[in-house]
Amino acid sequence: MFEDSWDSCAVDKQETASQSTELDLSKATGRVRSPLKIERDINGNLVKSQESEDAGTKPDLAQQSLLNKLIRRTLVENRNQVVVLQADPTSPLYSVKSFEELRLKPDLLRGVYQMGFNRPSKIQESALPMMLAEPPQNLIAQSQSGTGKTAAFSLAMLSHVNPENKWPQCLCVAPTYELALQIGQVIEQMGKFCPDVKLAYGIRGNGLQRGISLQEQIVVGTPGTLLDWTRFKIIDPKKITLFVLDEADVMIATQGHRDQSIRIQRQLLKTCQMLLFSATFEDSVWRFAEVVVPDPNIIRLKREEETLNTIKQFYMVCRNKEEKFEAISNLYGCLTIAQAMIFCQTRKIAAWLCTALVNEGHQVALLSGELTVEQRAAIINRFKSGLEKVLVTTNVCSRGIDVAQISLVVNFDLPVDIDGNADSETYLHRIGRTGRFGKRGFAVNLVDSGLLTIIQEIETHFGRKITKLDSENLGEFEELYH
Ligand SMILES: Nc1ncnc2c1ncn2[C@@H]1O[C@H](COP(=O)(O)OP(=O)(O)OP(=O)(O)O)[C@@H](O)[C@H]1O
Repeated sequence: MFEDSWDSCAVDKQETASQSTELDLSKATGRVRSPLKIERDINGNLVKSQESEDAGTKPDLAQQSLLNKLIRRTLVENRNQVVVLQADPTSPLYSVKSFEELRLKPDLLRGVYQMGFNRPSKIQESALPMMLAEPPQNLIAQSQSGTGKTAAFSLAMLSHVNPENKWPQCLCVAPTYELALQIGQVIEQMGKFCPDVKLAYGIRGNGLQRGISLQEQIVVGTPGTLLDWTRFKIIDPKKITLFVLDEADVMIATQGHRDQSIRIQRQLLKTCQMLLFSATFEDSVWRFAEVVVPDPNIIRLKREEETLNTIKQFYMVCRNKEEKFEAISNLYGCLTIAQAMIFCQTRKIAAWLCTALVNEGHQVALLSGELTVEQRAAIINRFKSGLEKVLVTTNVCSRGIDVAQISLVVNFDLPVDIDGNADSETYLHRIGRTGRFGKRGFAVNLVDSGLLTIIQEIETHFGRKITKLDSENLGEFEELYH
């Protein structure tokens, strides 16, 4: 059933020549299109654009070619990147200690090494001793996207449980079905050599009868289901000794989740250890964290540390959605070198873009809120396993997705709040889908000409430059990248 609905979207399954072709986009997409003519004013802003048979493709092709080159180079460099960064004290991946020195149990060490982790990251090195301390300590922790927070608290849960006790001892709350599944998969991988530790998923559709107590020691789920499970005595909250709240910033952005999380937390004993993780800490997140986590240790970043150096950010000015579509179409070759995510502000735009790209002969997957959770999970799995290379999505189910191969994030629309101001937190989450664990990545923002102030707001918020991607300063980009 799901496959059917997918197939209507992914019309063209042909291998795109663009993966090996740098310049000729008409060949890459398998059809000849009339090029877009673009003229710019002295500041490089678009002043005119029209269909023309004879000229005008150069800027787009040059941009595409440059990004293409940079992404390819990046993929080669990424192979050694983690080792280099883990030896650089300024990197969030740096650590002084080894996993052995963090005193993980031998079975967990085996799991960690089998996952290919050689050394802990900064957040793992600093948070794990606090999370494993006796007597237990509470923790509120912030670290950049993709720097190993999930791995850190998964290790803490696996270290914490007593496998002989056949009841839930660790409760982990995540804001979405997809994230709960993803966290569970990490726990399963890491805990591979701890056969007596069992995991249950407290997510919609995982129906359990009232009064039947769980025997699994670790439960990961979403706030609504977990709250029901405590009410129906499927979980005894008084026996929970470690409570983890992941992606707190995303949690409180979802209606009802904040209150449900607090209602779960209030049923726990005062002695229960509380951990809260977030990539951003706006005042509202901070107030929530203080309610949920009493007397905490705190690990926090400075604002300018929140964005990763490894993600290069660009923007292009477009006059309307058709021009944005044209830009994406021209960038398609770059999108498919590795994998890419394209973020749209609404489901309607995401659906429009997906259809337009498919009509153009491109293969893309669409992930948006109206799909069932099972359909969403299936699409994410296809994307994670590389069966889909380009994912068009909205904000709704995209945060926290961990796919190492994403080299490019495109903001088809810049994220804005209901007042039309820049939504910097969402921006950070979106671009954090690339540049995972030291890999280099690119973010390209397609900016409506009337919304240039939003880009400036985001630049000011994080204190980072977002460079205009323009045919006139292509040389600068190459230098910039070194
Ligand atoms: N010590 C390590 N060595 C190598 N790879 C690691 C290490 N820790 C985590 N990773 C990998 O890095 C990627 C990102 O880690 P993780 O998902 O834990 O980050 P995160 O901080 O939770 O991200 P987000 O903020 O987006 O939720 C994952 O693919 C994970 O397997």
